Amino acid sequence: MITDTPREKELETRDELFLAEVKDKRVAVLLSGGVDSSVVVWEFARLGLHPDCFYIKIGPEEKEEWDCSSEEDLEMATAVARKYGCKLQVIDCHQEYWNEVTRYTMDKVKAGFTPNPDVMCNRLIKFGAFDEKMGHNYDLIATGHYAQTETDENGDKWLVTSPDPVKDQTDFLAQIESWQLRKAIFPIGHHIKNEIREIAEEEHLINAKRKDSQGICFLGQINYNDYIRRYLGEKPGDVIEMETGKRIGTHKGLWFHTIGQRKGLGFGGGPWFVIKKDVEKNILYVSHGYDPQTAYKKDFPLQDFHFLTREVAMQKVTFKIRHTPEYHPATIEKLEDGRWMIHSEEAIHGVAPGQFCVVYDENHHRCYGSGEITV
Ligand SMILES: Nc1ncnc2c1ncn2[C@@H]1O[C@H](COP(=O)(O)OP(=O)(O)OP(=O)(O)O)[C@@H](O)[C@H]1O
Repeated sequence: MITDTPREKELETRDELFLAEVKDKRVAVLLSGGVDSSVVVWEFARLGLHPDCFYIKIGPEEKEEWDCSSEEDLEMATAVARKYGCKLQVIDCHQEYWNEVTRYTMDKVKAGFTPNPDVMCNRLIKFGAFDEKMGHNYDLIATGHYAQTETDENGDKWLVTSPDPVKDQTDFLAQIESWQLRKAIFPIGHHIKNEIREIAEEEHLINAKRKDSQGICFLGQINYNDYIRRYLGEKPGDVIEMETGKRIGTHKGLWFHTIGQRKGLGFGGGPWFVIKKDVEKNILYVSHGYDPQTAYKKDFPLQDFHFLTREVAMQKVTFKIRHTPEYHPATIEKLEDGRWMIHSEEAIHGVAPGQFCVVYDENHHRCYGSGEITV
């Protein structure tokens, strides 16, 4: 007798839930040409569904060499949509990206903060500008993010982490509006990356062997420093050793550096860590050593905390300040001025103002939301 493995049973139950969620709904799939969103289309097609697919176009300002990877993406997306009998349309969000995400990024870096364009791209573009242009015609917007959702007994929808700790992307979704979360579905979020690759290979998807996209979404091959240099240029200033006040070199612009940074500083006699930026005086402060205490923090405040579903009385939580697999345990306290204070159990390296601190429940299951680290 053939019996299903627990994983197979789990996937069957998941299929039933998925079908119930999408049945009779108008679904738009955001298809990037990458393997994850291609498998999203397969998830629908194998259940006999053929949703409309959309490729969002966000090229650089002028036609130049930056553009080649997006042409390839569009070709792949076209081939995948065709394979599964879905329509594919290109939606141009170029202007919105450069107006909104780029403006946010440049404003933050100019003020000495460490922004996260990927986080804002989800809110402003994939679930924002796209919704205004096309998504409003649909009940649900499906993406290939590694994230899940669950609905509680009150009908509230929560963002839930994915079983693949390395790929989990709930942190990138931690600024989306609650109406955007209600519309979002993540059909591959219960899978680990290897399962997606296996499906893609079995299905002979054109992009099965393609490398994962890296760095800032939509910017393709552009290096982050080039992106910033293009808008803000260079602004050289002194680099000073925090402990001694000694000038040890010159930086090309504070915006090329982030607190906690070690690599790419280019001074001899290292290792050096970026500890502080003085934007007014244009000074970069660094510390020397393999693990300087100045590079760590346990307590730090968050401003403009954004709750994904609804406000929660948070106390014992876990959090992330970077896209890493670890969730740090902490307590969190609401301050009188409306900010929230993180008290981390362990000291955290490279806590930089401007970064989003993403907060989860104690078991890092539900993502509550995120706030911007402030000083
Ligand atoms: N240019 C695009 N057009 C349409 N949807 C996009 C585009 N870029 C990203 N997305 C959507 O956002 C999701 C997450 O994007 P991300 O940049 O993290 O890609 P990824 O993890 O490499 O996934 P994929 O393999 O699908 O590209 C994608 O799975 C896709 O649904």
